[in-house]
Amino acid sequence: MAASEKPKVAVLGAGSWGTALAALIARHGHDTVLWGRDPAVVTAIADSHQNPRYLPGIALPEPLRATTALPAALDAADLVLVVVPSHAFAGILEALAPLRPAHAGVAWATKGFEPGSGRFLHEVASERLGPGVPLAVVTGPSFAREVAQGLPTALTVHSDDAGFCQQVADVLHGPAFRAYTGNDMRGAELGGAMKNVLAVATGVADGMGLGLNARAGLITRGLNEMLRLNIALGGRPETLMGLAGLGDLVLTCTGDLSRNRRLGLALGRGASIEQAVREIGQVVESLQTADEVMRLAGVHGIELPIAEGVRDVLHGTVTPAEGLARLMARERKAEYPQSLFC
Ligand SMILES: NC(=O)C1=CN([C@@H]2O[C@H](COP(=O)(O)OP(=O)(O)OC[C@H]3O[C@@H](n4cnc5c(N)ncnc54)[C@H](OP(=O)(O)O)[C@@H]3O)[C@@H](O)[C@H]2O)C=CC1
Ligand SMILES: O=C(CO)COP(=O)(O)O
Repeated sequence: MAASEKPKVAVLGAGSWGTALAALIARHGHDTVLWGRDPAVVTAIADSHQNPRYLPGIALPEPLRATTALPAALDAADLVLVVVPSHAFAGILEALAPLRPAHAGVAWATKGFEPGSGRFLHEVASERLGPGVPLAVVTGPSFAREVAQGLPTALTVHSDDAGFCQQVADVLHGPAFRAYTGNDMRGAELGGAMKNVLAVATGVADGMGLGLNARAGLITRGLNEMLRLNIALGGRPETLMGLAGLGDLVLTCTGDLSRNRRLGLALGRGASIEQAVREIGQVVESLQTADEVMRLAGVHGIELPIAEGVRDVLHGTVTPAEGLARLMARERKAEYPQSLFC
């Protein structure tokens, strides 16, 4: 690629977020190809510039290409952006590893941990790709539908490789999209994963009609849980006070476009998990992430009462009303028993 040329981008995952990001990048003038596994979705994107399954009614840019062939998607790519759900992340990394052009770095916009192990996705990526491959995580408050509609959005890109971080941010940054940068992959990934669990908690509270005070209390004490786990895992507190933490927490806990919040709303109103998940019809990351957050909390000996309540409600071992009673019965204590910032 000549220095003056725009990087060619391969986006892997043609769900709502992969499609929205591919459309954004194509609108910025990059040669962009979107890989998806469903031929019907790929054909609709290629032929009618729409993704009727995941972003109905939104016109996608005509130059955006789509394919079901992974080798074709990765051919001559300068940058790879993975946007599949966390349960599919390791498999996609495995598949792309032998096909990746040697100079192409790999970023992802997936939010979650590796299901079953609780490993960070950057740990999975570096294991599957081997040493020396530039890696970055893209995260922050961003509903796919709004990005696809061109509404203003701010996100953050974190990487240990400053040059790759800038490259990813350059590709995303544009007239309606601000891309910030940072170098705390742990904090950024933890924030994006854990806010999904906390969004279920506020959804449940709102579904039960507990009021606005309860919602604000849950968001704030949820942020406290994020900060405590983040410190134990080696992330930096300021990362969680920014777009990757507080920003995404507020969006997902209050915005009804959130699938995790909608799951909580349905449970709080008395629906069964099966019914709620079926009606949402898209990925709901908290179903995996709640277990992994509690696994990590156990390993590090940290109490996370809200996340624990969500985990137990999702497993059906407590009802929303019992979960609320458990939280309200907790011992009174100092808001910050010790400073989180030193
Ligand atoms: N939507 C949003 O607003 C945002 C989402 N994210 C994150 O992005 C990630 C992707 O979510 P999102 O796009 O919203 O999810 P969607 O439910 O909209 O789409 C999921 C996509 O992943 C595909 N997929 C599922 N399993 C596999 C697999 N094993 N191999 C390959 N592809 C697979 C699905 O294909 P198929 O249709 O064939 O099942 C579908 O294209 C999640 O981690 C989410 O938290 C982050 C920020 C915003
Ligand atoms: O991550 C998101 C917004 O930043 C999307 O949230 P949901 O997965 O809950 O829809």
